[in-house]
Amino acid sequence: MSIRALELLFFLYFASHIPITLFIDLQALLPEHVYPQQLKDLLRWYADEFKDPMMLDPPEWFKSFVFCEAVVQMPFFPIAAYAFLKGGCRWIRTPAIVYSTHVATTLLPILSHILFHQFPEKPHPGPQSQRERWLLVSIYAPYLLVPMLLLLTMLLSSTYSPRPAAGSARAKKKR
Ligand SMILES: CC(C)CCC[C@@H](C)[C@H]1CC[C@H]2[C@@H]3CC=C4C[C@@H](O)CC[C@]4(C)[C@H]3CC[C@]12C
Repeated sequence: MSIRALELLFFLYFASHIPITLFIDLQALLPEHVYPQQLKDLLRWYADEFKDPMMLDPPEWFKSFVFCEAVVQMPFFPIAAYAFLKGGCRWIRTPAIVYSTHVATTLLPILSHILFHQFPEKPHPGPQSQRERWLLVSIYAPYLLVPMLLLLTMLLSSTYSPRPAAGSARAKKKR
């Protein structure tokens, strides 16, 4: 894949993450009266359709991740969307490495919970069959895969490799 195609993928990922976080994810954290009925219905539809009880009665550890999403990740989304749409912005490298490492880590407990937890049938049914577990995994998986791809791109691509400092031996050799 060309670097421009990757940048556009990252742009789409971050741009779409903004409304998803504001309108859906934060419902797991904020009091009900903050949200209009249509958005509450949308979350209910999603949670019923894909058997995601974590969003309707979130365990404390899940809430702590949504909290990170709101205060740590959310401010980064518009900045990253801008940088990747523009393309070739080296200054996004370090924040992107911090972001991708953090998010990939939060996805491990979430995915293993989806795959291995014995979900009760009430009050909100979770995935029971193997098929339902993998369906829910497929919704969360992009939030592991895209950050991993982002991390590898930042570490390996020459477009994003840091330039040696001006006075350094490496810089002098290059001249
Ligand atoms: C069908 C439409 C309307 C709703 C789709 C909602 C999906 C995209 C939402 C529901 C729950 C959300 C997840 C909730 C918690 C986290 C942990 C955080 O560290 C990274 C984002 C991540 C992984 C969210 C990604 C988006 C998510 C999977």
